[in-house]
Amino acid sequence: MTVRIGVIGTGAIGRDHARRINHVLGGAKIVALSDVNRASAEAVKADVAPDAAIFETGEALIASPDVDAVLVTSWGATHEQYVLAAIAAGKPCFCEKPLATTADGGKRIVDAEVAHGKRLVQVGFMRRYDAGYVALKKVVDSQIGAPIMVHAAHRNPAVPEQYVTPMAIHDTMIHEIDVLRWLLDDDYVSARVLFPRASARSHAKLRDPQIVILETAKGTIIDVEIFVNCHYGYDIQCQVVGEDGIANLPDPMAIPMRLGARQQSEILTDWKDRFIASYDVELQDFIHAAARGTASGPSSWDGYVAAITSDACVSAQDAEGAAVAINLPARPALYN
Ligand SMILES: NC(=O)c1ccc[n+]([C@@H]2O[C@H](COP(=O)([O-])OP(=O)(O)OC[C@H]3O[C@@H](n4cnc5c(N)ncnc54)[C@H](O)[C@@H]3O)[C@@H](O)[C@H]2O)c1
Ligand SMILES: O[C@H]1[C@H](O)[C@@H](O)[C@H](O)[C@@H](O)[C@H]1O
Repeated sequence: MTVRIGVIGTGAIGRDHARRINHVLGGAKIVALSDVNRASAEAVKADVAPDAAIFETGEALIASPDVDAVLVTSWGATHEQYVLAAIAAGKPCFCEKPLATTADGGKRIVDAEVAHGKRLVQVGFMRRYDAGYVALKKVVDSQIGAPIMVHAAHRNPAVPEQYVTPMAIHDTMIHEIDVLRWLLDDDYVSARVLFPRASARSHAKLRDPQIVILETAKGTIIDVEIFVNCHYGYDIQCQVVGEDGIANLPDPMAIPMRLGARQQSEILTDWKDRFIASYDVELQDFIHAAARGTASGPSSWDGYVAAITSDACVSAQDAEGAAVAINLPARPALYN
């Protein structure tokens, strides 16, 4: 079966996912596109999806009988409405992070999917599919003993002018919020945020960098440095300290060079390149499940927990270092 996929939001990642579905992966085809900026959908049609129909609204695309499954890759604040419409139509839906920009929005999606009675949603937490994180998880699960601490860093070389302090949580650190919970098989109970001296590239609405300290139910303490104007490159670090040893996330492959009287190797600068292989794996997983009329991988529940945790972290940004509690509701059986 070829899964007929419609893409809502054809900007940077929507275009890239459409390309990989039509030109890299198997079992699916892009048949529909929609974007509030129609020119963007037209350009993606011209470049990577010549057979796709263009729809005026995301809702019309979801309702089309020619669309079997949906990719939601529009701006974060618009995800909830489209995911709810896809669930109402009973169609598998891949939603880029964040699933919803508020915990209430995440709950509405979980409630709708539970009422539907079958998983339909996969959230785009692609790091769970990254070979480095998968290998790290194997070691954490079996070799270094129970995790005690995690030291992580998420550094972007620069962010656009409209990027403001809370986005460091719900746009950027949301990846660590999900992947570290998965890596440790644990849940968070509190969050604290510490701000060092603001870097010179901060501005009135962006205080950068920041350190988020999460405590888990099993007592692991995690520190995540988020530095979105670090200037030197796109750099993701993760070190797990266990009872018996320490495990590090491997850096991406780079050729070590001796050049100009220096030892050096390249550091990536664009997030698109850092996890490029994992996007292929996550979407292939989505296609396989969609062909069976369902979804697997990171779930609405994971997206909802990430939204609850981000809300707590954003509150903690204004709490002058005090801990903000993270209280999770009971997990519905659908997600066990
Ligand atoms: N998993 C990842 O690593 C990753 C990476 C980048 C972006 N993202 C997420 O993907 C989403 C899109 O990010 P991007 O970088 O592609 O942004 P973008 O601005 O390049 O593209 C978003 C597109 O959505 C369109 N759009 C906005 N509102 C819409 C609506 N209501 N209906 C239809 N189209 C609409 C815009 O016109 C734009 O073309 C964001 O939620 C972002 O957080 C995830
Ligand atoms: O949308 C992007 C993307 O999710 C990247 O992985 C992250 O590093 C950026 O901070 C964020 O803006």
